[in-house]
Amino acid sequence: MTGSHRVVLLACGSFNPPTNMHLRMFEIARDFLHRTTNYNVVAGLISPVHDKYGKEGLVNASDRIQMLRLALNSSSWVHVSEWETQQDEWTPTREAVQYHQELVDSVVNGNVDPTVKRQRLDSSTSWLTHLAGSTDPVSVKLLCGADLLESFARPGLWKDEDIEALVGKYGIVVITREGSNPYKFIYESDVLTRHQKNIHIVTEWITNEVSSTKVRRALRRGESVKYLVQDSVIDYIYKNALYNTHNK
Ligand SMILES: Nc1ncnc2c1ncn2[C@@H]1O[C@H](COP(=O)(O)OP(=O)(O)OP(=O)(O)O)[C@@H](O)[C@H]1O
Ligand SMILES: O=C(O)c1ccc[n+]([C@@H]2O[C@H](COP(=O)([O-])O)[C@@H](O)[C@H]2O)c1
Repeated sequence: MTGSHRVVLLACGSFNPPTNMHLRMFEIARDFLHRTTNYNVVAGLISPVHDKYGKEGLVNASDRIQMLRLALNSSSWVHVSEWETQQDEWTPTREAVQYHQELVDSVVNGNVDPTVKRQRLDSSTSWLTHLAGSTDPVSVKLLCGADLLESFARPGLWKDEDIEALVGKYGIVVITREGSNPYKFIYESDVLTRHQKNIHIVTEWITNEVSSTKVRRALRRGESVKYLVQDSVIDYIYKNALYNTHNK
């Protein structure tokens, strides 16, 4: 692709458990960006949140990572990033995006300070080696559903300067969700309107309201989640008695 700009899509969330929609988000976003922009999406990354995020019912990061690995077996270009889970504390999303941008920069441009580079290249990061073949810049952009974008307005949840950096410096790709209206949401926010060019709204016409909450509920009740979640993930959940499945 000539004149294209390389992009890595990074999705942050609980993935508790990973659903098929989490995987599909990446496909929809990549298709859309290839059709409507000169972005060449070269990799996708899923960054599960730290255990200390403390959300009710959050299973251990090690289990969420295992489930993501199994789910991503069917993807040739989306990978798990364990970095957030390896920190001592929960990491704000802006810092997670910044870390991955610096990681990519260290490989593409070799211009990051040596300590940072050493820490970063320790983890198994096969997807990075693909990027090293060229010095064309790579931007890391946050990939999320419209509910995450709309959570920017929840009082006290996000720092203003982090929102500014996420939309101003990095950019966001937002997948619409039933009941959300990201266009209206952007219109109502001065900062989002100012950086509108950096916010790509991807309309998912084939609406699919699977969520991890609904999957956990179904599992708890002994109901089938087949075709909502990868079979290998379902097997893992039952084998490890996650989400109260041991009662079944
Ligand atoms: N059905 C969906 N459509 C669009 N985006 C989605 C969908 N499900 C999840 N996402 C997005 O995936 C990312 C990670 O999501 P998260 O782990 O919070 O999943 P979730 O299914 O919303 O979880 P929970 O129900 O536990 O809150 C978020 O950006 C979220 O908006
Ligand atoms: O950076 C922040 O200030 C911030 C505030 C709230 C949530 N987040 C991130 O948003 C994601 C939300 O995931 P979830 O499962 O609660 O929908 C998760 O990755 C959090 O780390 C981030």
